[in-house]
Amino acid sequence: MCEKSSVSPSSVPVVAVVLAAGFGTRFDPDNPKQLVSVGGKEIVVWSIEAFEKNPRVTDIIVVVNAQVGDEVERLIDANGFGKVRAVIPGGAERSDSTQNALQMLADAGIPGEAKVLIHDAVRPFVEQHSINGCIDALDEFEAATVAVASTDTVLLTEDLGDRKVIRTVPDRPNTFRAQTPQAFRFATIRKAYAQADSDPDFHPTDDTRVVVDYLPDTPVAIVAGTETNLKITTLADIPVAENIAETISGPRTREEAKVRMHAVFADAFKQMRR
Ligand SMILES: Nc1ccn([C@@H]2O[C@H](COP(=O)(O)OP(=O)(O)OP(=O)(O)O)[C@@H](O)[C@H]2O)c(=O)n1
Ligand SMILES: C[C@](O)(CO)[C@H](O)COP(=O)(O)O
Repeated sequence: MCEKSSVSPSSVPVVAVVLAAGFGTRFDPDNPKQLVSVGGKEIVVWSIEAFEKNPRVTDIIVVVNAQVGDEVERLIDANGFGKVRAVIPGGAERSDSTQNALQMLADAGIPGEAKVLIHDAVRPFVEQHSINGCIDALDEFEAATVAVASTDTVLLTEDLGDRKVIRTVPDRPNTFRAQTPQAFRFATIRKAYAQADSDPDFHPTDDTRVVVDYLPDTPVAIVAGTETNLKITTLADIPVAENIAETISGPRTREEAKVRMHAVFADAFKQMRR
């Protein structure tokens, strides 16, 4: 764990928080997607590995739930991920898991200028240029997020009775889909969450919204993401992920990939028949 230190910019801690405490309700609650293998490697291993192999990342915190915690710890040991300083329990919502990690970092005394990168464990194919883009962006901004420009026109809606109706249509060049990592100076994200805690009805689906809503004068920079930085959300994402993994790792036997995919789907159908 990072020691309390007087840091110069070059030695400021760069801490990756890998969020793996979700319950996969849109996937298969009985087959945690964090532990599913694509390209022969568990999804959570892909994600932790991306930060382990980045020389600028100094520490990693992994956030888990009771269902996956033991296996994640085994995988961390088996893969020799030496930068992982702690595996801690998450919370009911994604933002609770983030806050558990932030509290742990505060208890460990990391400096306010530390760079914290918060990443979905189920985005296994995050690229090094996105991680480095976040680290660099924090030299100029207090917050930044990986995102991809929308190729569709985005519609912002509101409720009219039981229907959604369009409220505004933003100009296409100003529309992006958020990805992760989402990066912050430690003091900034802590301050934003401290202010957000006053609203029990605030349920953000990412971390940048906490800064946007509660620190409106703090710009959040966009860092280039990629279409392959896929968030694995439903079973339908597995074949796509297998193809991406094959592109990255090189062709595995098509038969192997087919067998693996059938196993995932067979397990899911078995659960559905219960
Ligand atoms: N309480 C939570 C909820 C989500 N996450 C993590 O946040 C990332 C994005 O969440 P999502 O894809 O929604 O995962 P789940 O919450 O598991 O999925 P679902 O919403 O379908 O239950 C995942 O890596 C997930 O493990 C987390 O650490 N703690
Ligand atoms: C953080 C995120 O990946 C940005 O797109 C997304 O909001 C996570 O949403 P989820 O419902 O927790 O998967």
